[in-house]
Amino acid sequence: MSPNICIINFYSKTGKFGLHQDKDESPESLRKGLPVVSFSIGDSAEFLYGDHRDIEKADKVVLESGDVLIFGGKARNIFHGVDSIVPDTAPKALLEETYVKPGRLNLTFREY
Ligand SMILES: O=C(O)CCC(=O)C(=O)O
Ligand SMILES: [Fe+2]
Repeated sequence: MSPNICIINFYSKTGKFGLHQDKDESPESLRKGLPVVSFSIGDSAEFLYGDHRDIEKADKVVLESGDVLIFGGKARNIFHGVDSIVPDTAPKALLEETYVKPGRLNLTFREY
């Protein structure tokens, strides 16, 4: 794939993102299952994912700073979202050596 979009989300310690599917890319990109490549920086996040828009049925994984999550192919249409941010879990060096604000940054690369 050749990513030509980067969406950047910033989450404060109370940030959330409801369950959704990423469907704004072109029909061809979606049909091919070209992946969303997601980088997490800063505080950890409780990330939900599943086959339904139902928080009760969703699985949860903690995404830590430096984690890269890729969802493509059959997984491209999963419902996903951020349930909560785990405050004060960012690596100390990140806060001390960069100007990044406390919280979480998520960068997703996609091909339109
Ligand atoms: O912050 C995340 O890990 C998910 C972001 C997301 O789902 C999106 O930008 O569409
Ligand atoms: Fe998304």
